Amino acid sequence: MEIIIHFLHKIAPIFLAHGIVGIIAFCVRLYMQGGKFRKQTDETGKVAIVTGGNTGLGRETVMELARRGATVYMACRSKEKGERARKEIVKRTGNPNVFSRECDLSSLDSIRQFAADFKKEQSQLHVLINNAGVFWEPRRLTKEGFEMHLGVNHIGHFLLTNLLLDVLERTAPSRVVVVASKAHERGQIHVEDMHGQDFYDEGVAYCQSKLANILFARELAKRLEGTGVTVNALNPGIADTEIARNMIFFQTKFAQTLLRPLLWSVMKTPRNGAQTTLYAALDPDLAKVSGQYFSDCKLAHLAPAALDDQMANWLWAQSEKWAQIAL
Ligand SMILES: NC(=O)C1=CN([C@@H]2O[C@H](COP(=O)(O)OP(=O)(O)OC[C@H]3O[C@@H](n4cnc5c(N)ncnc54)[C@H](OP(=O)(O)O)[C@@H]3O)[C@@H](O)[C@H]2O)C=CC1
Ligand SMILES: CC1=C(/C=C/C(C)=C/C=C/C(C)=C/C=O)C(C)(C)CCC1
Repeated sequence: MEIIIHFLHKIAPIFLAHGIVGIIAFCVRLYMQGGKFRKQTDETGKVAIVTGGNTGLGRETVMELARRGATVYMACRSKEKGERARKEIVKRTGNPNVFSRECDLSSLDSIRQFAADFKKEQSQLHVLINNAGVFWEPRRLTKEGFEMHLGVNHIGHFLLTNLLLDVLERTAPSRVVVVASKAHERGQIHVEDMHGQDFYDEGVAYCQSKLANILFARELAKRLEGTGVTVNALNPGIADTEIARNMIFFQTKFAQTLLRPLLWSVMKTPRNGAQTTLYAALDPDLAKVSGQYFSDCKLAHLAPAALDDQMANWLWAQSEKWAQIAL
């Protein structure tokens, strides 16, 4: 008996310490999951497109839209990954109106093909969600020679949105949702070297592309005033998705087996990371709100660079040339 009591005395503090750490980690995690979009809406009859819908935040966004009855098109760069995710979403939501289509945002031809095929299948589009994104890419170029972050995150979505504007306007009230990031605060538009030819840094390129996302959203909102099409940008927060896949450090055993569980309490789940996207796409209170930026399901502050209207205008004109749009 004495041995047992002695043993309990030894291990009790260890259990207690672990318990306290566990409770703190759990509370931090609860707090870090951020704002939730809790309103129940019925999206039956609505048509939505989500780029990069096969994984991460995009997949969770498609899942929730499908649960609410919408017809959802997943615009994916990989046919196989898209189809696999689609089958899983249909199975889990019971909504058969989820479609996966090829759309490689690093190829203008692929984007044009996607938009043309979509318009042949659907005459309406209520929500376009520009979600797909690349992060921490080594210097690589898109098919047309654009730096990959700028090309996929901004130029690809710029072209896609412009190609779908006629159907969005016809469907109005409709919405464009741009998944940007708090990383825009560190961004700068490098007017003289947009494609990182003279100087390249993965973080600089990503932040520039996310700033471009917001300048684009604000400029488009201005151009669409009075049409019934709203445009808003958002920061999803840090979520545990595949976004960091290109970081060599991310792939190490140390990061995956030790750091990832340690960071468990401070990162959002993909489902919670998708909440602000769903809020911007679906909240009835935002029906007439346009040109804004949200984080954790509420209005958020933009960095001064994102409020530079002259730069937004310059970027728009430049993007028209890159995307070869004759307007
Ligand atoms: N997770 C986070 O902490 C944060 C994310 N964000 C933003 O959220 C968005 C979603 O990221 P997240 O879900 O985390 O990342 P994931 O890497 O998990 O998902 C990114 C998606 O984009 C797709 N994609 C990448 N390149 C292309 C392309 N050329 N054409 C079409 N689709 C492409 C990917 O396709 P595939 O699977 O085939 O590679 C994938 O479906 C991004 O815009 C990101 O910048 C912003 C702030 C923080
Ligand atoms: C899971 C994991 C990581 C994830 C990082 C993520 C998910 C970063 C995303 C940042 C973005 C995209 C910010 C701004 O837009 C680390 C820290 C690399 C290493 C340990 C394991």
